[in-house]
Amino acid sequence: MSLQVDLALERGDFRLSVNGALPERGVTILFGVSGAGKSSLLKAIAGLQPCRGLIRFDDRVWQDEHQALPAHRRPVGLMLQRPTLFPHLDVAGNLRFAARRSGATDGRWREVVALTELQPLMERGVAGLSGGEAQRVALARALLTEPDLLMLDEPLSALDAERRQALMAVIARVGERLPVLYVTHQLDEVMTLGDHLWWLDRGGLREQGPLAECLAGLHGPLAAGGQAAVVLRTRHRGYDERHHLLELTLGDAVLRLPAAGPRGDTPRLKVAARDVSLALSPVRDSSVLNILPATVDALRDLGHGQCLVRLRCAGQWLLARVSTLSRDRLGLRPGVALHAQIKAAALV
Ligand SMILES: Nc1ncnc2c1ncn2[C@@H]1O[C@H](COP(=O)(O)OP(=O)(O)OP(=O)(O)O)[C@@H](O)[C@H]1O
Repeated sequence: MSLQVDLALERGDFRLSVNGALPERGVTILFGVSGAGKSSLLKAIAGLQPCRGLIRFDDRVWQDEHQALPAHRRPVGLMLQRPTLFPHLDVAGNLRFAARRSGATDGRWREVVALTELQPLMERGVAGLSGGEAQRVALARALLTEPDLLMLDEPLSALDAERRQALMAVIARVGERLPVLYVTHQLDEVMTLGDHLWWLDRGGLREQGPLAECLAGLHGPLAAGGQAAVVLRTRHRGYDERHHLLELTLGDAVLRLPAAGPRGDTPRLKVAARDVSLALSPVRDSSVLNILPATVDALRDLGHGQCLVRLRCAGQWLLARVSTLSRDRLGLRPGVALHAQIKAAALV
């Protein structure tokens, strides 16, 4: 474990009480509805919001009942939702401030500026920056502090799609070295970046654990919001040039999805429960390309004639949303063996 917290605070009528631990590395998605307490939690960990209780990182105590390290002595790279940059300094000045504090090398400086594509903006005053530009400066500043823990509050919300993709890759790489606590409401960021999940609900940590496990729960955070989906870890198999289909394997089964060209990585696939249909026997005369043998693990009635089915499939979890009529017709119950069907286009 890296960060361990057992803290509590009040802000007006709101009460936050969190007991959690972050793995040594990887991106932990801090998920929760607006007002759940995400920003308050990040500020408390960073030392910007007074709180009670224990905060420790590895064997260093940042706060206990006797003492609290001031914010500037905690090795945290923090990017808040509305980043505050120094208004009297230009972009370079803002970055230099962070680099000096951490003693970042010239090499690191060049690397971060290149990753965040800030070179053309270096001489600009920060007052005139767009929301997305200011976010990139704040992200660069957080990276330049050479932190032991990186905490980002919706860091990409103002960026265009292309930059979001590029910076997600940057953040994922940072997560290979250190723990990243990452607030987002965006499903694609959850799925692309998340290794672990902290689900904050009304000031308390309702769930914490590996992302794939947490999402596959019938009462998981996305299921609660009607957007149930899982992440599958697949292996690259090949590329069908003729049909422009990427081929991946999941256990013995082959998954196919439209792709412009071959990719050599082992992609994570987001599969929404609404894109999965079920059949008791493998359908051979259907346009559906992806048919996976699976076993029903558990079911949840969602009301309004809808039902969420949790399936075990090649050692991983899959969710399917079907009507209660289909559930009854197929006789779905735990232990039933069936075939899960996923349209290739739904996997893009
Ligand atoms: N200075 C304050 N005084 C009183 N209440 C506050 C103060 N700051 C925050 N709160 C309340 O604390 C609760 C948690 O706020 P917080 O900003 O941590 O939530 P959040 O999960 O980050 O929300 P969002 O996703 O909208 O940013 C909210 O109910 C908010 O109104």
